[in-house]
Amino acid sequence: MIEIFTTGGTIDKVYFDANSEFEIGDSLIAELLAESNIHDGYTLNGLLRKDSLEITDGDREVIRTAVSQCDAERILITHGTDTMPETARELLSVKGKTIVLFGAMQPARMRRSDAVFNIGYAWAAVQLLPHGVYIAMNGEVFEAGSVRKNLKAQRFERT
Ligand SMILES: NC(=O)C[C@H](N)C(=O)O
Repeated sequence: MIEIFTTGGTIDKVYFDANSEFEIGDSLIAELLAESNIHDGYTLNGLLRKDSLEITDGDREVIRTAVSQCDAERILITHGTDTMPETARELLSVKGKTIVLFGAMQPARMRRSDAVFNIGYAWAAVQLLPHGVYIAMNGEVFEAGSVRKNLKAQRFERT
């Protein structure tokens, strides 16, 4: 059983025309998995609905507690990309689990988004990787603690 925690980020953003802004909407993860005929084998748990630039130390503690207290050994976390490396590092204290964070550079609701690829990649990664904390983005697996987002290139890289 895979436990999926959602925390917000661009992957779940919705465009509100009335105020010309993006906000975090309902998570599309279950729908995206269903499109690939994945209907069970996971539980979905909405933890936060925040752009990751607004995630606080207290929020990271909420995520860490939820991850360490859940029964699952394999955990996926959707997260905004801007501070994904910080949350991944915070989770390094959780032992005995395979934890994979992922998100998207463009909202899943947009036609040209990396969301579908990224969820498929993360879904495979969380089942294949040994215990540890990882970021699965732009077709690569990065170990927590040695990864950063390159804002200009809009991709993750090793440090
Ligand atoms: N692509 C993203 O998710 C960026 C967004 N600002 C976030 O970190 O939540």
